[in-house]
Amino acid sequence: MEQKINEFMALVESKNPNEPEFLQAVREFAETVIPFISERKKYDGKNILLRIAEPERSIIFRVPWVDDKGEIIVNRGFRIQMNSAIGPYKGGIRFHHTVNLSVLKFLAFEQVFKNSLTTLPMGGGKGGSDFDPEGKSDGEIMRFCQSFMTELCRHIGPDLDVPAGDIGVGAREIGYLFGQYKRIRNEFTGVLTGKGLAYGGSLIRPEATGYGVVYFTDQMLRTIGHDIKGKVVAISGFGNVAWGVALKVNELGGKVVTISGPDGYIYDEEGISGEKIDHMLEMRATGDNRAERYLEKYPNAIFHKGKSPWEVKVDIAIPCATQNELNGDDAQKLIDNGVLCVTEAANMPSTLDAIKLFLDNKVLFAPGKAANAGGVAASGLEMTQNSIRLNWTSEEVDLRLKEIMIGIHNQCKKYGAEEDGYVNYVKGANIAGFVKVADAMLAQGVV
Ligand SMILES: NC(=O)C1=CN([C@@H]2O[C@H](COP(=O)(O)OP(=O)(O)OC[C@H]3O[C@@H](n4cnc5c(N)ncnc54)[C@H](OP(=O)(O)O)[C@@H]3O)[C@@H](O)[C@H]2O)C=CC1
Ligand SMILES: N=C(CCC(=O)O)C(=O)O
Repeated sequence: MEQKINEFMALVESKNPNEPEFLQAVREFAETVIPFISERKKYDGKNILLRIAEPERSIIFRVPWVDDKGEIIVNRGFRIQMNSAIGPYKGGIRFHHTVNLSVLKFLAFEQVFKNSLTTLPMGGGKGGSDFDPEGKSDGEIMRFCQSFMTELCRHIGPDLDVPAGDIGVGAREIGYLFGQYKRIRNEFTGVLTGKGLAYGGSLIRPEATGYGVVYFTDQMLRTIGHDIKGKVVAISGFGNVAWGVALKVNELGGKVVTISGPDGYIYDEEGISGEKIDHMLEMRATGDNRAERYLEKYPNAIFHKGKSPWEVKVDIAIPCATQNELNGDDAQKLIDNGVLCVTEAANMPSTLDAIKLFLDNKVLFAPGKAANAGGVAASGLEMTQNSIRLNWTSEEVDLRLKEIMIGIHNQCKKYGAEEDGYVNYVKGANIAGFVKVADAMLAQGVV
């Protein structure tokens, strides 16, 4: 079996050189799904995984715009339309200087199976740009979004490809993107999700990713007789996802004690509420993303310069920032400190070494494609509301979101339960996400 996996990865690597993030995501998936495929005639010998690992379409385009000084800037835009077997492409847009083809292909690949797990009719895609919103004025953000959408609008639509937010793309950016789309295409549709409530957005969508992460974490803890109440939680970043996680952890009686930025992490023994993260988001909006500034308003906290929050003794660790932010050394520190549960809120925040350590030590470990699916699930619910031209209450959306997360958890248990009772959620999520996509691809022929 290892030979089969290595042969497959050698072929994918030969077709996608110098794309480490994409190859990492494919390897993590192949190591669990190739054994599953090999045992089932229905899937074996059909090159389904080879087809899935090849985007249906990769669109790369120029994004020229003018900054406040009148200088012409050129960025690169992307939209990876990975797989539409079970629905229109669906996935976020990321604006960050670290964005490149490899990063967006890994995100689009993960999105295929994440969206499948939600059971909603959504294929997988992802897009973005190497544009860095940090420190840009509102006018510069708007002009960039308008130029980006001037090209992207040729390739998306409510029944074709429905983008949303991700790193660097929040409500403001979605508004500017939507306005330009509507102006050029002269149609008002649910072509984007994460829209404002005034023009077709859904209640709970801003909080949904973080809420869903905590719902999934609570479900995992219940399998070992625990719950969130009284637990101490370390999180990273302080963006939209971290904010939603902090809100729900505090609501369910847990205590968040860390956030982090590019300069280091904050430890706050008194606990970090959603409101405290709100304050940090306001500061970040001014272009200052230093976590240390937390001390200006909350001086009893401690700032650890250049360190990561994974050195803190906690019950639960929830990486909320970005890919590969939690490595093998971080994982070992968490394990040595007795961590009960690690839930990926970010996309692929753990390295393969870290994942192996968590699984080998029987730590409850939830991969992002399962645990952070609440964001895209709420996007799917926004699309439903747009289709029926009705708005649900926040209670109705939250209830549907929680039901979806419990359903994902149950699917992971079905395919990931091991003889000793431990649940390998990586295996469970990958196989559960694969089955629906593979069945649809088989039915639709070699396309
Ligand atoms: N938004 C959504 O609906 C969903 C998002 N996700 C994932 O969650 C994670 C966070 O997204 P979101 O909260 O929306 O994004 P935000 O832009 O709101 O916040 C991102 C946070 O991560 C930090 N960060 C980003 N890139 C890096 C980096 N390269 N190194 C260190 N820190 C970094 C940011 O700090 P800085 O100021 O330095 O950039 C910020 O604190 C991402 O992995 C995203 O893909 C998953 C599911 C849904
Ligand atoms: N950025 C997102 C949300 C995508 C969406 O809501 O379409 C993700 O699932 O990674």
